[in-house]
Amino acid sequence: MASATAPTTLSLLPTTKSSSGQSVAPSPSRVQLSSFLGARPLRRLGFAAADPLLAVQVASKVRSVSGRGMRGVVSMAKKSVGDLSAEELKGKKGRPKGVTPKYSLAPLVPRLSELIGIEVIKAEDSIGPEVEKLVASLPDGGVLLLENVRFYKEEEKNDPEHAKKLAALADLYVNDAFGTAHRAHASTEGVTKYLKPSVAGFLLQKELDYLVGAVSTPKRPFAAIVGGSKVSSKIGVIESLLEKVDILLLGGGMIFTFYKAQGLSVGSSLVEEDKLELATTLIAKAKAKGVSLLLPSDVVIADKFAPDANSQIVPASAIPDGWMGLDIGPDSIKTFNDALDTTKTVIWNGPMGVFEFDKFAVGTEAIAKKLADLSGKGVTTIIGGGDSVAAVEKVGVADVMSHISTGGGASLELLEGKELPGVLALDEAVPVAV
Ligand SMILES: Nc1ncnc2c1ncn2[C@@H]1O[C@H](COP(=O)(O)OP(=O)(O)O)[C@@H](O)[C@H]1O
Ligand SMILES: O=C(OP(=O)(O)O)[C@H](O)COP(=O)(O)O
Repeated sequence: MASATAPTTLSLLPTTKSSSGQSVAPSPSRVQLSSFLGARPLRRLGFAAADPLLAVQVASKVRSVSGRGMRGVVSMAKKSVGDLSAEELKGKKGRPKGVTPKYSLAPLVPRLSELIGIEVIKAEDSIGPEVEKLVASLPDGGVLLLENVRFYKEEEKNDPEHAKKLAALADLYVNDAFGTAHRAHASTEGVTKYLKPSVAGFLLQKELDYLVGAVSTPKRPFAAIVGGSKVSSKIGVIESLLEKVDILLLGGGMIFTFYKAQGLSVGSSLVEEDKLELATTLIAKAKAKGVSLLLPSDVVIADKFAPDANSQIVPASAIPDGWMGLDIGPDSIKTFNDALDTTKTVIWNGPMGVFEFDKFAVGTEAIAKKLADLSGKGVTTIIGGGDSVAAVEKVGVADVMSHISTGGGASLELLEGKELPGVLALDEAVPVAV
């Protein structure tokens, strides 16, 4: 049900510059939105998943689905990434079971109105007669934010009848919800069957430019920094990145599984006993591929898992019994920094230590600062979602990075080489090997 005035064909986006001005390899898996926007008056119509979803009316109506919190909304409305802090977004996403007031999107309205400069109207529901009335009376340039679509169980089930009801509210579909693009839900995948055209928004496009484009054809040397708690949750990413990177730096809780696999004592550090063999295989794979795999040479250890634990710095080979490694040490930071100095592209996923405790945040913060420094020197810096984003925001250097992903799970799946159903469902989207 595309409007009569909307273009009937879509062109692949010939992006060579990101919105931050840096050159990135274009990702071929999304279509151009700007061809719809042109100079026509916009009416914006939104519905929401766990995050607010914004729909844009063009001539008749375009629906935009915004990603994690309002970055996407602002990206959509102003064609640039907004700066709403993680703090302001807290609690806005969720996995509600039925109508759950604490997951209502109502609290977003004042800030959303301020950010896009339009008084946003909020619907009490995401489908139904009341919403239809509001849609019908929405003026050009108006914005209607629908209630959290996850209040309906049919959303996550990708129920076709439910998707039809959502689709009936608009004529075109713009998905800018990268954070939920790995979910085949009614508002991400289902609606695309009933709304033509269905295209990628600016935020989604930028995510793909970096997480697919810049990673598949990187400026070299290309380094990946992978941290976080467990190797088990990052196996896919590490294996996939080993095919592409020149340097792989490992930190976080996962390193102790690697140490133990190499015969070192790790005290009471986090270890996944069933992944020791895997760690050995990954080390061998890196060697076979000529990837320089660096494990921290020293660690900060603690006598308990607590912010006020006693701590000391020891070589990775000298962790005493009863102590646990909670951060990378100063020698490791130096070695990592030296390696990063040689790079042209860096992707980072997962903290170097328990950065939630100030005492053990030094390694993670040092990496954040280093990447900020490199960004200023023209290195392409990509921060995968999740805790690494929180760390970068904590240090206050988020603005200078080339790209900060708005999706934790979605960015991991993309980096693992998986196809995202929310992207594949879009017109002219084609599978892209990462
Ligand atoms: N040495 C460590 N021991 C235990 N937990 C760690 C260690 N280093 C990092 N972590 C924890 O890992 C968590 C993040 O892991 P993960 O969820 O895998 O990363 P991300 O969210 O970036 O994908 C953080 O809560 C952090 O405290
Ligand atoms: O915030 C989100 O993802 P993230 O926590 O992986 O960044 C999305 O809303 C996806 O949430 P879901 O994992 O409940 O589908």
